[in-house]
Amino acid sequence: MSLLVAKNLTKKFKNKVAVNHIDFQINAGELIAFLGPNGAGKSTTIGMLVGILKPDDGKISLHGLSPNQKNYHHQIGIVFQNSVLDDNLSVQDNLNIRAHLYQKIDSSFVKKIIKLFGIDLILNQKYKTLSGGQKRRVDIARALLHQPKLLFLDEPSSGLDIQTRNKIWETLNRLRKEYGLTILLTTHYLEEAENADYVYIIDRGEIKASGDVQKLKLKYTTSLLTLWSDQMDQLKHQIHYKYQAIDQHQIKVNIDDDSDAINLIASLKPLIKHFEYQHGTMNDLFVKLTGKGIR
Ligand SMILES: Nc1ncnc2c1ncn2[C@@H]1O[C@H](COP(=O)(O)OP(=O)(O)OP(=O)(O)O)[C@@H](O)[C@H]1O
Repeated sequence: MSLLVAKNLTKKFKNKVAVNHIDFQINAGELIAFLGPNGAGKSTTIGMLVGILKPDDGKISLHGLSPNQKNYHHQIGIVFQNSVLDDNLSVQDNLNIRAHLYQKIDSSFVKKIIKLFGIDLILNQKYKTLSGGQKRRVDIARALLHQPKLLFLDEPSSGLDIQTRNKIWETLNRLRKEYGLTILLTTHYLEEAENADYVYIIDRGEIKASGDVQKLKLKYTTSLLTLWSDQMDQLKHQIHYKYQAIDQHQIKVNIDDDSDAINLIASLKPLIKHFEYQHGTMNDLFVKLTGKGIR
């Protein structure tokens, strides 16, 4: 079921078209990723979705509500790239100020969020004294206090180490499971987009492709089957795919489909000593669609 629908969304800054007539939808409970390089238009899109930027054209609807309606804002939580919390206040005070903006706050849910994000031990610490990972956990917890349906995360992982990233995702995935939280994230991190249910690949303000990550990879990338053999001449003779001979014992074969790989290995079994199979990566996909790597 679609939670948010955006149609023909467009934003210009003077003559620069930052977001160019894009359409997308976010289904309830899904993790959606907007993947794109610097300047692709990801933050501008989020800005319009959270109501801080006015689109030049297009329409946004969250269950029939638009971003200029108060009820829209009760249903969303936002974590911006740069924190908006008060450096000189404690974590607790920052959370209280936010909570007071809402008429109804479920205090048992707030307690749960504080516990889940592991910030119960730093509640009295000033925000500015926290580490990068602690700050990010507090930012996300603050955005969730009113139990929104949809959480926007604009580059939530930039600058965080892998352990902190994993810990944050563990908690977010738990909330998705227990409360059906829907998440839209923008990211440069290919691994992060890889975990999404649905990905929009954005470049120069346009959606270059969208879909299920695995299906996109299958459609736009080729996998690589590396074979090692002592009978290379015979082996080459039997391969009808594009290949590259690495040395006299090793060959790399381009394969479109897993079942082709299985059939090829089965038919060449007596000639193969060893093999390795690698699927196309998100980076291959990105290069294919935009002509450049993501990083
Ligand atoms: N306030 C603004 N005034 C003028 N141009 C802007 C403004 N905000 C964004 N832009 C331009 O719009 C384009 C899209 O920028 P945006 O910040 O949305 O990209 P992004 O995909 O979020 O990039 P990043 O990953 O670096 O955050 C860029 O060319 C940027 O320079």
